[in-house]
Amino acid sequence: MKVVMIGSGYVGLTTGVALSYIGHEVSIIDIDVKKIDKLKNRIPPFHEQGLEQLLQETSSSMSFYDHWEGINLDVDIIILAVGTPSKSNNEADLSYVEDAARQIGNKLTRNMNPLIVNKSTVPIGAADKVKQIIMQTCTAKGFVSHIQVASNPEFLREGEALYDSFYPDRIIVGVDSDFARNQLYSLYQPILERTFKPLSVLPKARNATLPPFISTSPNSAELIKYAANSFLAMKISFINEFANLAEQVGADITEVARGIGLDERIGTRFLNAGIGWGGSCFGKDTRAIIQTGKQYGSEMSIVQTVVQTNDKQRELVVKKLQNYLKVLRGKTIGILGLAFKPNTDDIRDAPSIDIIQRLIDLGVYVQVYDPLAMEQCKLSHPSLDIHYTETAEEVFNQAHAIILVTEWEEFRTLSYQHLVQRMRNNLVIDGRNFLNGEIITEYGYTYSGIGKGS
Ligand SMILES: NC(=O)c1ccc[n+]([C@@H]2O[C@H](COP(=O)([O-])OP(=O)(O)OC[C@H]3O[C@@H](n4cnc5c(N)ncnc54)[C@H](O)[C@@H]3O)[C@@H](O)[C@H]2O)c1
Ligand SMILES: O=c1ccn([C@@H]2O[C@H](COP(=O)(O)OP(=O)(O)O[C@H]3O[C@H](CO)[C@@H](O)[C@H](O)[C@H]3O)[C@@H](O)[C@H]2O)c(=O)[nH]1
Repeated sequence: MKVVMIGSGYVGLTTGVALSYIGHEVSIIDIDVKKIDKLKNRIPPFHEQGLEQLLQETSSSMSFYDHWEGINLDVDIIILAVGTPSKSNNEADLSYVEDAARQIGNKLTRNMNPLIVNKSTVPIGAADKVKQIIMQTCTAKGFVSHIQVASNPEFLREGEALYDSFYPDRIIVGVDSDFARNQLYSLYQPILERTFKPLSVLPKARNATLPPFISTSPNSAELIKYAANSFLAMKISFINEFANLAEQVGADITEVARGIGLDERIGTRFLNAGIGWGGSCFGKDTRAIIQTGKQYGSEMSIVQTVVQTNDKQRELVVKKLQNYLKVLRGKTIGILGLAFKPNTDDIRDAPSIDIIQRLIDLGVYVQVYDPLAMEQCKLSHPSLDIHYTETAEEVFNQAHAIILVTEWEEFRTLSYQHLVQRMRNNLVIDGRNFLNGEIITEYGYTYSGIGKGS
């Protein structure tokens, strides 16, 4: 099939590369000229496992455009994967989706009939809105468009975006017709039936079960996305709330999480207590669905609590520091990790930024190391008054405490027994329960995890 992807971000690019790998001819358009320049040279604009290799492998079936004039919309499917960030009132900002819809309308001619597929996370009714914009733009040009718009929410995780694109748990399509459903089945057929050539750059499928293809109404599909993210965020806020209690009552939250997670109805995943969830999606999507609830007089009180619990969780490590060190002004604190989670350079809504800002406000000298996200941090937070170190080890120099914020694998194997000698005080706050507290204590540190009261 011929496919146009609008947006070359985490979703658009990884999905585009995957579709190209399974045999489609994919054109990607993005208004970010720098991104497209890189992509034309097969350089990934962000870090994602396997992306660089796959960009090379798919070079004959992928093309990139930085302006709408050059792109041909006489294709089978056009996918929208533009951003839907939070507006100042926490609603989802649909302006990028609407602009893209207008641009599609401007370029369509009478004889073109691609299926429009919305992959961006959007509030309920956005598929209808996109359809309305395209039809109005066509009408203004003098013809009636019979365009159809489907919703196809995306569930990939950053850091594992390509794996998730090839081995999704399910594919949800919100459609109004058999035509739309069949087009989307054909688009994903090699993934649904797992008939594509296995990829050397990705781990093997962790599950032998093929992904189900679920077709729903567009409104249900749009709501599924918000419900999924809210539920996952809820699991984390839930375990964090219990972690804080565990610390008070002398229990260990990792034991509690395992104990409840082995009940299949609960499940072991997404029960890692820590400094709270971050990233480009959970925060904006939970806040957006709370706003949608308000518009319908349907209060999303559980989701509201999930967000509040998470906001408090980000302050927890600073409180811990105050408990141990008392006055923070004039102290040096080392931060291990900036990315909102490992294996990505993304720092959108990363807990690290809130924690660092709070420390700076309290008069702390902050030194930071992250294997991938430092450049991104310098670009998006140029005024953040911190010292970036060249190695993880330097973060320990003269530090009164270390906070482990992101569980990068390389932080597990640092030479902790030697690094303690570089510090002025021996405190390690493990914001991800990532290190072995017993061993760290044997090396002479004071170790504090999250929810480790026993
Ligand atoms: N990042 C994720 O892990 C993830 C996962 C699932 C769903 N989503 C959702 O997918 C959507 C995209 O997320 P993302 O993280 O890929 O965003 P992103 O910000 O990384 O990428 C969006 C891209 O769209 C481009 N763009 C904006 N307007 C355009 C236009 N009119 N024409 C062409 N390009 C345009 C931007 O320049 C940008 O490169 C969001 O709605 C998000 O909530 C994201
Ligand atoms: O047990 C856990 C699991 C995750 N996290 C944190 O939760 C955040 C989000 O993690 P994750 O969900 O792995 O990353 P994302 O890439 O943001 O993916 C989420 O958001 C995407 C965008 O909507 C969805 O597509 C994915 O399904 C959904 O998992 C990160 O800060 C993690 O550190 C925890 O604190 N404890």
